[in-house]
Amino acid sequence: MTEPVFGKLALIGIGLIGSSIARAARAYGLVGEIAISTRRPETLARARELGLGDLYSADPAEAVRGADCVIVSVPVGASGAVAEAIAPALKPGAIVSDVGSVKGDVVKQMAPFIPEGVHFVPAHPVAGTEHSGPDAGFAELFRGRWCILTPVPGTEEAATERLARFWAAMGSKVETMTPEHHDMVLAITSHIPHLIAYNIVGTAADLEKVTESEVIKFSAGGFRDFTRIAASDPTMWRDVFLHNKDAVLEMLGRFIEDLFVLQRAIRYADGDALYDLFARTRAIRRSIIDVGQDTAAPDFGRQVVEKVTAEADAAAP
Ligand SMILES: NC(=O)C1=CN([C@@H]2O[C@H](COP(=O)(O)OP(=O)(O)OC[C@H]3O[C@@H](n4cnc5c(N)ncnc54)[C@H](O)[C@@H]3O)[C@@H](O)[C@H]2O)C=CC1
Ligand SMILES: O=C(O)C(=O)Cc1ccc(O)cc1
Repeated sequence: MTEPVFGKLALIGIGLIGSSIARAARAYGLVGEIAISTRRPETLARARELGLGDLYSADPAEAVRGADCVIVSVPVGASGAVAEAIAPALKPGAIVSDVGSVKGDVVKQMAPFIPEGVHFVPAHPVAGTEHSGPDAGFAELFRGRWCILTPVPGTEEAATERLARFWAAMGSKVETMTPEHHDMVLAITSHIPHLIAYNIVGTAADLEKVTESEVIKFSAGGFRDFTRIAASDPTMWRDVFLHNKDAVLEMLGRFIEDLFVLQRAIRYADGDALYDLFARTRAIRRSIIDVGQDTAAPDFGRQVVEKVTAEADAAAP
């Protein structure tokens, strides 16, 4: 057991991530009490059945009253509305955070509603599964995974440090960066991979003949891995693409250019080009495994973003 980091923790949204926080905070003794609010009465009732908190309310403002830390764990498109609803009830000195997969747009949505004297420290645990809802969470979800904090300029360091301590106590490795940088790194390492998975499964499903039996029959191959990712929550991922539009379109442009290069190599039987790429990507996978996947994946993303930024700078007049 670690020392409690917060007296009262309020969780708004109690799906995969919110319920994992509730379970971890409880299991590791990180908070005095947990208040839970979520939009749908059935979900709130299920959270109560699972014993995820101490207080339950359909009204998010009631849940956050007196809380030392509030963590908003809803689809990113709903962040602004939640911030507006809880703002009048926030305790001076409280920390308000979130877990959204997008940071720039979430800051834009939430920051205008955060009252003076309340600390806003956005966060993104880079940990999850394709499952959703309060039953899907588990206390160990964040162990050994990155949690990225993107404090806005002027945030008191003590507030960021306190939230970092909370995530570290749940087993996360914590790093701080700007929201813009976060969105570029995650566009290539998480958002585009999900888009590719949704697309390939969609394409295969459209080939009607194949769908009837062969997709299922032969899906032991790489396609099966894509179907896991493509089973991820549709609302959550719709919101990710709508709210990280610029970074995703930038990285998608790069991806499509590189795909055309591969198409050409196949058409003209350029085996060397194919072999060189495949050898390079195999080395990347092996370095990720050697270092430990969670350490290397953001580093790889960072290298890509640095390359893109340097190229854009060089091309600028
Ligand atoms: N699923 C994943 O693997 C990961 C998700 N995230 C982020 O975490 C956030 C939550 O995702 P999950 O927990 O996976 O989703 P989920 O679908 O399991 O849970 C979402 C929760 O938000 C509630 N909700 C939806 N709209 C609401 C509103 N307007 N007001 C109050 N509650 C509302 C739902 O009832 C549900 O309790 C998202 O922003 C997502 O980008 C971050 C890391 C990983
Ligand atoms: O299930 C998977 O493979 C994931 O990639 C989980 C995930 C989804 C969204 C995030 O913002 C972070 C992690």
